[in-house]
Amino acid sequence: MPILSIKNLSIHFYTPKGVRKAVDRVDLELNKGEVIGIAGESGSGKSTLALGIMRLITYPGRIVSGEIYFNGENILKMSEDEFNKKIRWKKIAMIFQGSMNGFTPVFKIGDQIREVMEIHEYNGDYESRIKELLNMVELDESVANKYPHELSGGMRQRAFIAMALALNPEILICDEPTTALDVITQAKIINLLKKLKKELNLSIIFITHDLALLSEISDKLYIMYAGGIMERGNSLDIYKNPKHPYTQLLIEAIADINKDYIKGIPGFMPDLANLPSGCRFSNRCPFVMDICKKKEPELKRLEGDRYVSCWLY
Ligand SMILES: Nc1ncnc2c1ncn2[C@@H]1O[C@H](COP(=O)(O)OP(=O)(O)OP(=O)(O)O)[C@@H](O)[C@H]1O
Repeated sequence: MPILSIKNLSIHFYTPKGVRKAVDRVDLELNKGEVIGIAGESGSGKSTLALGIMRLITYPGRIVSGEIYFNGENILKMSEDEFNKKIRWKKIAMIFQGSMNGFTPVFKIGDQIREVMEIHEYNGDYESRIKELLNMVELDESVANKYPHELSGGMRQRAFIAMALALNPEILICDEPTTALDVITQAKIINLLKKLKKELNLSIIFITHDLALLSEISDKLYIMYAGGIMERGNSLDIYKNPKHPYTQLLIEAIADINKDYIKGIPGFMPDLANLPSGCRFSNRCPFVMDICKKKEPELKRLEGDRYVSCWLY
């Protein structure tokens, strides 16, 4: 049984300009000790999906349908109180975009980690746990007595990872955890997450628009576009042999960065409040056919664990 299983999840934002389908009928499975990468352009719904799993969608957004099972139990059926006591931070923790800047500047790192432990009723010795956490993320124990501004960006991100792990969660959701960091520091954070995955048998959902980065860490890949999953499967298989035209273009874009120029994907993502009636990628797809504009393709299984939503297959 997967540790996390999402079925037919839809999250909509009710805006004056219409209902934006930020997450549209998404299925996902995460197994124990596995890293899933979710990739897609900005605005494709990745963060909304992550916030949905943490039950942190706020007005004007709403989870309109679907189920999210943690170890077989539907967490969307729990009361807010029960979810907070049993799941949030204890079983599923999240590092947000820019979270390394999320420390309060006037409190020491150790005190901020302690506060999270207090709020979530950590059962054990706080001081030794904080030391253990700092060691785990390869920071010196003295960091507990430092203020956030005394640390580099990479160190702050490590400290935030330590805080996310304070209650020993089974799932860590990382939303663009390395975006603001230089490439070398990015690589070090990725190595740290790999180490933690192994040591703690942690399951990780790693969200980024950077496919090159994901190739370093993810076992499985989900390609998201305009709220929907276009392709999913084993990471290496997808890199070697992308099936969906959108995945192919995303992968070509990485190759082009190495050639010193960036080839974007021509065109724009459709308005999420006004998705096309057929395939959501049809207005940008180089292989578009008549049917693509009329009927939405299902996410179909091709072979093994490879699924593609495209009329070419
Ligand atoms: N608070 C909000 N109010 C209205 N619409 C929203 C809100 N938050 C998200 N959306 C809609 O959901 C879409 C998906 O946003 P989301 O942040 O999940 O994308 P993303 O793939 O994580 O992008 P990025 O990589 O830039 O963070 C947005 O394009 C927007 O249409």
